[in-house]
Amino acid sequence: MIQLNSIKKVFNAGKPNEFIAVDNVSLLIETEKITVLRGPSGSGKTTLLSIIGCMSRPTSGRMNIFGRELTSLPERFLTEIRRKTFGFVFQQFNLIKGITVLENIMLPAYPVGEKYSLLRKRAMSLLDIFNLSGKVNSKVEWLSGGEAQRTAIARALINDPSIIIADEPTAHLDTRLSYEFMAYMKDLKAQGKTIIIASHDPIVCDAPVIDRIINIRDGKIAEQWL
Ligand SMILES: Nc1ncnc2c1ncn2[C@@H]1O[C@H](COP(=O)(O)OP(=O)(O)OP(=O)(O)O)[C@@H](O)[C@H]1O
Repeated sequence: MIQLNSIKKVFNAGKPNEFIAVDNVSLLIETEKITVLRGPSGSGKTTLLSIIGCMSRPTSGRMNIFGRELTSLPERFLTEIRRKTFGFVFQQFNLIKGITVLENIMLPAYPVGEKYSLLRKRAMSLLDIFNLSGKVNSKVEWLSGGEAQRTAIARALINDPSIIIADEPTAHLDTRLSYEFMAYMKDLKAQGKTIIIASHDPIVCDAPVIDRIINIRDGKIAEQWL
């Protein structure tokens, strides 16, 4: 269970351009389900995702993941938790140009300090699952949209995270690839992953595999349903 209690994120606090991006959000997100944060541009989805994924700290409020209170932990613990617990898929996929598909996939695992041969083996099996074996040594700039998408998902899985966070993952995908993305999410849910997606794409929001949609507006939860 991911539990958010009165989470608030204020940018430029105390300045004339002070802005409340997340306003007093309290939420329970169930594990092994797919939850979608839906809201218009600027509603605070990315900010909330980055707090849940321990990439940024809330200005106030508390967050508890798998029974562990995280908001008060020092940065070095948060970094560790972020690496082991979360896999991230970004809107632009954020693949690193100039290095290969294999190197991109292994990248998030380097700080964990695992033996290179074991890591490479795991990366190769992910490449196999995502039908990218033929692209191991290709530079990512030469990948098609679908290959880049699958590389981004494989990279998110390299540390075997229990929670996958995807921020507008279909924003740059055509209809076919967007449905394909949701099919991958369905498989990952079946494997017991918890998936949180920020999106306003109907292909994501109307997918039968979605367990819950949380509507966000002006940094607040507008309504939610199962
Ligand atoms: N570092 C920052 N400093 C100041 N304001 C910020 C900062 N980051 C985000 N914001 C503001 O907070 C609001 C919420 O941004 P956020 O990126 O969370 O929205 P979003 O719902 O994800 O939007 P989109 O769908 O366009 O990605 C926006 O108005 C944004 O300009």
